[in-house]
Amino acid sequence: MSMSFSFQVEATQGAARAGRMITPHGEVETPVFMPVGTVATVKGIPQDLLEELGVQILLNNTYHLYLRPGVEQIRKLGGTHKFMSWDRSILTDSGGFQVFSLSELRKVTEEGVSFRSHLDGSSHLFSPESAMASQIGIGADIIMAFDECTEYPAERTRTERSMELTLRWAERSKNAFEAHKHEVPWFAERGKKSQALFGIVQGGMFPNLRKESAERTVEIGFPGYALGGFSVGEPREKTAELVANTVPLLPENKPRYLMGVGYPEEIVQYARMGIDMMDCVLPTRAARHGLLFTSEGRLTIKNQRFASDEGPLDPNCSCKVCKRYSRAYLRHLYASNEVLAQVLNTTHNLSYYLDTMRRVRQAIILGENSVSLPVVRSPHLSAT
Ligand SMILES: CN(C)CCSCc1cc(N)cc2c(=O)[nH]c(N)nc12
Repeated sequence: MSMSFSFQVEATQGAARAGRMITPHGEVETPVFMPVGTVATVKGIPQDLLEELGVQILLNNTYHLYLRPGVEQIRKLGGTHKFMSWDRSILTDSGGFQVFSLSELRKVTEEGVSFRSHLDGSSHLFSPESAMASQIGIGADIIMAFDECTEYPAERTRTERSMELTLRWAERSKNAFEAHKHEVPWFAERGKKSQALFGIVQGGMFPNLRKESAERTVEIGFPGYALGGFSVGEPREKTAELVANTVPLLPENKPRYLMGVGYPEEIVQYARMGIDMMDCVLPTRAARHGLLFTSEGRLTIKNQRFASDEGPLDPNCSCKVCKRYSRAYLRHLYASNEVLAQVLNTTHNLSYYLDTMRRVRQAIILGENSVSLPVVRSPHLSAT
C-alpha cells in the first residue's frame, strides 16, 4: 500500500513550525485552521467559494452524518468527498464529543456510549469499533480515535479514570481501524491508500495526567495526535499552560491538532506553541449571530452605529465582502434577517481566520525573528 499519509516540517521559529500534510485527497499546509462543515456543509458557503477562500481541509461530523443521512447511505454514494463534491481533504471527529454536547439519556460503559438521537429519540451505541466503522464508511482522510472528553471541572480521580478509559478505547480504535481500513469507499481509486487515524490526548487539568496520557497515547502509536479535553469551559490561561507543557511530549515529526479552538488571538498563540491544526465553530457560528472578526477587533454588526457607515467591514481585509459591501448594508441585511447576511458574514469571518493562519505560516517561513505574527486585537471596538 503506497504512503497514505505524510507530514513534514518545512520551517521552524522557536516552538512554531510550518509544515505540509499529504492525504489521499491532497496537500495541507500547516499551521491550518479547519472550517467546521458539520452535516457535510460549511453552513451557507458553497464548495466553490470554500475553494476560492483557500480551504484545504474541512471537518465533517460523524455523529450528525451517522444520524442523517446515515453512514450506509454515504458509503453507497462513494463516501463524503463524492457526496458533498469536495475533492480536497476532510477530517471527521469520532462522535463521542457530540453525543455529550447534543444527545439525551447517554450512558457510558466500558463498551462505549449509549444515547438517544436528538433528532427522533431512537437509541444508539457508539463504541471504538462502531466509530471506526462509521468513519471508514463516511471516508474522511483523517479520522479520530473514540475518546471520552473529560468534563470540566473534574476531580483528579474522575479525570484519571476517564483518561484510562480513553487509553483503552484508543487501543480498540487502532485495532478496529487496522482490521477494516481497506474498506474505505475510495480505497481502490485512490491508489490503495487508506485514512490516517489520530490519537487523542486527555488528562483534564492535571499536568501529570496530561503527561501520562501523552506518553501512553504515543506508545500506542498514531500518525498524528490531537489534544482533547480543552475548550470545555476551563480558564484560557489553564488551556495555554497545559498545551505548552504537553506539546513537547508529542513527536516533532507528527501533526498536533488542538480540538475546538479558538478565538483569532488563540489560533495565533497556539500556532506559536507548535500546534499544527485547529478547528472551531466560532467563525461560522459567530457570523450567524452578527459577531464579526476584523483586524481592528470584534464588532457586532447590528450595532446602531453602523447604520450609516459606508466603509468596509475591515479596511485591511481583501475578501470579496470587504471589497464590495458597506457596514451599513451588512447591518441592514442582518437586521432584516436576510439569508445573505449569513452568507456574507460567514465568508468574511472564514476569510479572516484563513488569512490569519496563512500570515502565521509566512511569518514562520520568512524567519522573522519575533515570528511577527498578526497582531490580533480581541476587544470589542469601543462604541464611537
Ligand atoms: C466541530 N468541532 C467542534 C468538532 C471537532 S472537535 C470536537 C471536540 C472539541 C473539544 N473541545 C474537545 C474534544 C475532545 O476532547 N474529543 C473529541 N473527540 N472532540 C472534541
